[in-house]
Amino acid sequence: MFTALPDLALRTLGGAVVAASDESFAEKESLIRPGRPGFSPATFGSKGQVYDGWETRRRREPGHDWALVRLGVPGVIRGVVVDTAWFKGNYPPHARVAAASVEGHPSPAELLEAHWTEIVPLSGLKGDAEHHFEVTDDTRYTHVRLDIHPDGGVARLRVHGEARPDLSLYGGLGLDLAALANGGLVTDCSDAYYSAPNNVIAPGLARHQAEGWETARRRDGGNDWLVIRLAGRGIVRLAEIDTTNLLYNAPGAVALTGLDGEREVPLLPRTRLQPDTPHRFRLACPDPVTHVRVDIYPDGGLARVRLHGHLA
Ligand SMILES: NC(=O)NC(NC(N)=O)C(=O)[O-]
Repeated sequence: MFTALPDLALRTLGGAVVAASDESFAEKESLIRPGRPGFSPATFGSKGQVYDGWETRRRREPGHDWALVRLGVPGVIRGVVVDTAWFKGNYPPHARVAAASVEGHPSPAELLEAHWTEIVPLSGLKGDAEHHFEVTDDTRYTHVRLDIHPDGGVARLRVHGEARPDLSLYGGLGLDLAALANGGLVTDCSDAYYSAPNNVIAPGLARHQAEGWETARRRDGGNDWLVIRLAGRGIVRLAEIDTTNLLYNAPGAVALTGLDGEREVPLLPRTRLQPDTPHRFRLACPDPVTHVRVDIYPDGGLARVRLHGHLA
């Protein structure tokens, strides 16, 4: 399921809708906003009904509308979701998605001139529906382009994939080996009942509980855990374990174990946690690892996990 992979276009990961052919009815920035699109019926502003999405005017000349999106982190795209939630009499009947790889800091005009590869062919859309398109292309892309034919409204564009940032910039420097922005990824977890485990390696602070990882209450005597594949094989020197916003459901304790092939390397023994607290622990283990398992006891969740260190 490609939707379990992070949305590389998400605003909170640094994505941006850099240009659009038109946004007369509703702003292009909504395309990459986190969270489910909302709707309040019969809410009319001076431009018409208010929609939580990108909505262009009714075209009176040939052509079609488009929006250009810069991914928050470059990466390999595994699937795209075009969500027309709440757009019923005004959804575009067809859409197409293309992607480009443009290094540096291109302007919208330079992006329009870039070489675009079609990753989702022109496809029929329905109103008020999520359309899932799997992508089989191993190219690392930096931008996507959504074409809608001929016009209308799209609530959200999700671009799920594997982050492939340029880590050569960090040569000789320390970095957060867990960070999604550096290429870290949660590859497995015991439970994600309330919110997704990849949230713990997202940029910035969690504004509320749902922006972290939260599990259901455990009743079997076991404990919850997740595994982070690091940005690369590296030595972790400082762990930040943040329980912010988890007031009555913070785990009682945490332990960290490094994984390197078959080898398990203890990084942090079972250590008490406080609710709603950003904890920092220096780690003494000098061994490089590729993955880190985070065990929480017994359940609850975490707002953020940072694993600062060096690539080996
Ligand atoms: N934002 C709008 O008002 N859009 C449309 N109209 C309604 N009522 O939703 C339309 O496409 O004309």
